[in-house]
Amino acid sequence: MILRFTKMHGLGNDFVVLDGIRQSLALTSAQLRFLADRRFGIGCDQILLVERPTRPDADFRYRIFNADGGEVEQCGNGARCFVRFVVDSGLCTAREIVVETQRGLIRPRLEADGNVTVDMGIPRFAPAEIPFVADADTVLHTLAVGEQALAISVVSMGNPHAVQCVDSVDTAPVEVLGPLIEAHPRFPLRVNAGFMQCVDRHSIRLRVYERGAGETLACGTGACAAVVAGVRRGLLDSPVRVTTRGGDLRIAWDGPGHPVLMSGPATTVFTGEISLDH
Ligand SMILES: N[C@H](CCC[C@H](N)C(=O)O)C(=O)O
Repeated sequence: MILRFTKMHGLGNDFVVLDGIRQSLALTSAQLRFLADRRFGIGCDQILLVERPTRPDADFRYRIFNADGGEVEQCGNGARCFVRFVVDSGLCTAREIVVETQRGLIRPRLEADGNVTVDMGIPRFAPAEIPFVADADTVLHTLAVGEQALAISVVSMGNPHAVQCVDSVDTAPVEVLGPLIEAHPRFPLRVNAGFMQCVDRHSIRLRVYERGAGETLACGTGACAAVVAGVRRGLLDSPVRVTTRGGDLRIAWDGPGHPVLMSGPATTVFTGEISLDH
């Protein structure tokens, strides 16, 4: 089977984008891992699948698979690439679309300057909605990791995030703590681990060790979760510039019950074909 794909990225968080409308796709987890493999396949952090919607109030269905082959609920940088892909590939002419994800609808809009703004939906905090093992929703939770007691905030942007404040993202032990937090038993579906350095009330630096992908150059839902956590902790005021290793995102949030708005770039790198007959 020959598979057509488009390689894209959002601030260096890179994707293999597959048109599941004009080619019928039923990829196994092993095939997904092959596509994501940076030596034996194409290489990416996530695979994004464009499909027809299953609900009448959506224009498209958006499925996301981590490099480890697992399907997940949401991907912010991918959402920006999604709308650029469907517009550039002629799948739609509208520049603002409604997209069905595993956890509700998101609304990406392709701006005139080429940036993309996405209504990422309303963040959730109840432990059962993360999911996270805890008695109640509190702004901070204590997470025992090895000999350390980490102060974390938990946020769901559809996908789970554990965010902690650090003095410097440059010296934060992301490589050591990231995998331990990702696989912590209090997160039944694992978790994305965010390390946030507050620069001032309107800007942070952020690194994210992503569930199922490892540290990425940027994480869109991680940026949303970090800003929401910082606002809840009284450390940040919306809007916030989030500086990742891949570049800057603008995140705005008006508080509980309101959606998170994310703005940033979406880049197409190349298109190609690959054989799955191995
Ligand atoms: N690793 C994430 C999915 C991709 C999120 C990230 N790439 C983004 O831009 O939001 C998870 O397992 O929930």
